[in-house]
Amino acid sequence: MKIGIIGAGAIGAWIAARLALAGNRVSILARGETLRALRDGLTVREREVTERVEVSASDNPSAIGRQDLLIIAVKAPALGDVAGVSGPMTGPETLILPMLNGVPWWFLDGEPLSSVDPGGLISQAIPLSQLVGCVVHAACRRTSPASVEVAHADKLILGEPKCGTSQRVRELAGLFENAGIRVEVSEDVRRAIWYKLWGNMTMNPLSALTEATADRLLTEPELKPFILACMAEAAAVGGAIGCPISESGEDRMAVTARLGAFKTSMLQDVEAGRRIELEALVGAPREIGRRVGVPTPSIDTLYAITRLMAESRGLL
Ligand SMILES: NC(=O)C1=CN([C@@H]2O[C@H](COP(=O)(O)OP(=O)(O)OC[C@H]3O[C@@H](n4cnc5c(N)ncnc54)[C@H](OP(=O)(O)O)[C@@H]3O)[C@@H](O)[C@H]2O)C=CC1
Ligand SMILES: CC(C)(CO)C(=O)C(=O)O
Repeated sequence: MKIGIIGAGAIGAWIAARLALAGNRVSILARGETLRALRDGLTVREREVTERVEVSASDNPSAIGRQDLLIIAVKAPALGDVAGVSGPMTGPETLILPMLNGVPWWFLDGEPLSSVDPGGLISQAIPLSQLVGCVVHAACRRTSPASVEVAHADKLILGEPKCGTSQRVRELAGLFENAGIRVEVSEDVRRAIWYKLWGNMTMNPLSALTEATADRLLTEPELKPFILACMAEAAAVGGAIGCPISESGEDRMAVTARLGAFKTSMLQDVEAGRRIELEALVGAPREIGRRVGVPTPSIDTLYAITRLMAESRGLL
């Protein structure tokens, strides 16, 4: 199987390294410093074991050519650009697996969400029929342009975007499991996506705004009612689109608190001067709320303040 990966950041590099180490043929679309570094191989460090593997990499999608599986592992603001250039890597049989946080563009039965897919360009470039839904439960970080450290690799959740599972999803699960990556095949991947979003759509922007680690946000008593209000609104939106949440906001906060003094990915992006995943995490739930008639006043406030911060810092 020919496997293409767009984006050799923390997640893309981890997945690429594991698949390549398991003997698969992996080609990476990368650029700049990352591409130069990949020419000397990709290094992955997990559970105190460091492994290095050769991968093929290029900045030219046509040189990589048509793949059987295309994994897209970029941050959400880069998705429009990469969808636009992915054409030569995909054919009518190519399976496309986006590995991103937040609400994906296809979430409402393929009907484009303007927050994450302005103009519907991503939907046009990536046919829903070729797509498999995915949630990444892991914590990885790049330690140099072609090295990744896996702090915690819980699992990938895979499922058909229109719900249910299929032979192609089971085959994908087998591919990752053979590479040592745990997979849960889900009958309802949309619900799994919404559940993960419910956990990070409030913490991430609040940490980006305040530059506080999660433990400080979670123990600030004046903030708790606001966090819970955002979570309640997101749960109500989820309930209206078939993605109910069966946990209380307090219980979810307690789970996050167990992770200790960590910096969310959005705070890390702010600190590195990278564009933030605001639309995927906050803009899209807001847009869906509008579409289904569920009010989201607290989420709207969080969105407005975070957008202004990001605009001021050039992070949109
Ligand atoms: N890191 C983690 O632990 C987790 C991340 N996620 C989610 O996974 C997704 C990916 O995150 P992560 O891997 O951390 O992000 P990173 O920022 O580490 O990596 C993104 C990569 O995409 C590359 N990229 C962007 N645009 C292009 C392009 N046009 N052509 C080629 N490469 C491109 C970047 O290249 P360059 O370096 O050249 O800019 C970078 O290497 C996000 O949605 C994130 O929220 C989910 C769970 C855990
Ligand atoms: C770790 C967690 C859940 C924090 O909200 C996250 O997903 C992130 O940092 O993006």
